[in-house]
Amino acid sequence: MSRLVLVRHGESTANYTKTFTGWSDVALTERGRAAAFTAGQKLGRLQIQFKAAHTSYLKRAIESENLILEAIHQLEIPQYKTWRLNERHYGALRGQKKATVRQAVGDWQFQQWRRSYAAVPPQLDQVPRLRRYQMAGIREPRAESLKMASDRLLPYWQDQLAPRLRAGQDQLVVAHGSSLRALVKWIEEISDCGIDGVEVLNAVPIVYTFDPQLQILDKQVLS
Ligand SMILES: O=C(O)[C@@H](CO)OP(=O)(O)O
Repeated sequence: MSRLVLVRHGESTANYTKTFTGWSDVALTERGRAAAFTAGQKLGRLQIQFKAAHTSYLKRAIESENLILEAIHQLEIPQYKTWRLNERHYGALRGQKKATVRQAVGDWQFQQWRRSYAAVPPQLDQVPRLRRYQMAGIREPRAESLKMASDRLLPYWQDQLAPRLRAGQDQLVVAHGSSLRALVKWIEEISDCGIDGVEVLNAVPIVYTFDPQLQILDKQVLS
């Protein structure tokens, strides 16, 4: 038996201002920091001894992970960072206010870009060349659908998360709304259409218990 805990970062400054974010590296708000620590305290009641924690290259997730590990007194465990757990890339929508985009394109298109599996948001003309992605040997995408995000995330599940869970090692993943939707879709075998109704809330831990074949024995949402 093993447990996998998924947590979306606490409220970010872009969540607060209702701004499209994706790979923009925005900070947590004070409320977001407090919520991440509280998420850790809730997790603490389950007394899970994590063998490793995994997060993205984005500071809102990294900082949330640190706060959770601090709350459960497990800062000493290995912490792995990967671009594969980054948020789905919102392309040219990033930095734009959601209400402005919704007004410009209408409810249907707005919701397609946000929650459908296949819709690709408008692409960026140019992408910055950040050291973190150069070191990882990748180019930042110009935009991603949820499917594209899922395609780059699932190798991390196959190579890093699934083998550890099969070996009975409990794992913590702190990531983002849509990168976690992609993971939930895979784990729960949700259809391409069904995923548009799935939301992963800030700082609300989702706790899966698996058997050694990674069949789900239990799912708890610590809201
Ligand atoms: O902007 C984003 O990157 C995401 C997550 O905050 O927003 P949404 O929930 O609209 O997909």
